[in-house]
Amino acid sequence: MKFYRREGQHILVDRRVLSRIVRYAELSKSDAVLEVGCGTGNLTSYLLKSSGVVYGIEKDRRFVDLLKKKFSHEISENRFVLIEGDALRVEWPEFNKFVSNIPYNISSELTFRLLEHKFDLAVVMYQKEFAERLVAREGSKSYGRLSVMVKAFCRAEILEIVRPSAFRPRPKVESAIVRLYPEPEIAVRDVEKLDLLLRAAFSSRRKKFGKVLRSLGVDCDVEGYEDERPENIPPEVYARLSECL
Ligand SMILES: C[S@@+](CC[C@H](N)C(=O)[O-])C[C@H]1O[C@@H](n2cnc3c(N)ncnc32)[C@H](O)[C@@H]1O
Repeated sequence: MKFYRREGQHILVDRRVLSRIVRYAELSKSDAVLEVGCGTGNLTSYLLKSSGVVYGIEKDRRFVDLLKKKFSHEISENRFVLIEGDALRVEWPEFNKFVSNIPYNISSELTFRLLEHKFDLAVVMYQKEFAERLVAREGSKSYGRLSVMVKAFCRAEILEIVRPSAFRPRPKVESAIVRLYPEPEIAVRDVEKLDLLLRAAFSSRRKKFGKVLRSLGVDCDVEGYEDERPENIPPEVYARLSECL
């Protein structure tokens, strides 16, 4: 079968990594797992062994046909529910754990879609650089709008870096397994205002923070960060100052 890189079709074949993903997700038979991008079902097999029900969303018709054959027994028992379509468009079923080796080209949109839902735990394979942006704090070169926005919804940790040799075909980039807990790290009253502030700040990283705020008409105590660059402003300060917008 031909795999399309543009669809992020890199199949995880390293069994040790697959087992660890399941362990990180702390699965039990009472769990309902959502997996986006089931591909050839390698991860799906592991998820089915350890959870009560798996909901899979897959866009590629060829994989959907393959999955229907491979898991016909589990489908007949309603232990595997396969949804054919684009995970950014189809309605998501109710689940309490999200475990996926996702297509990297939709990482950001998919993560924010996930964060709109109620869940207990998520274990997600991302491109390494994206994972670093998710967990970054002020002062780090990976710190940006995504790092702060995500903290308004959850706490993220990188569990391990995964080499290209764990996949077929091999991606050109390294990957990282990230665990997300739905526990906000910063208190935000209005996420849209925070987003507005972050877009203004990180569209001009060389600008001093005081100037960014004045350009938005914010008249607030900037807590001594007037002359700092946006990448040095802590997430908590962005959250507080977004209330002045
Ligand atoms: C990185 S592969 C993961 C395959 C498999 N889960 C594994 O771990 O080996 C990504 C999968 O997502 C599918 N995919 C790509 N874009 C998608 C989308 N928008 N919605 C649902 N599935 C998508 C691809 O067809 C591919 O099967």
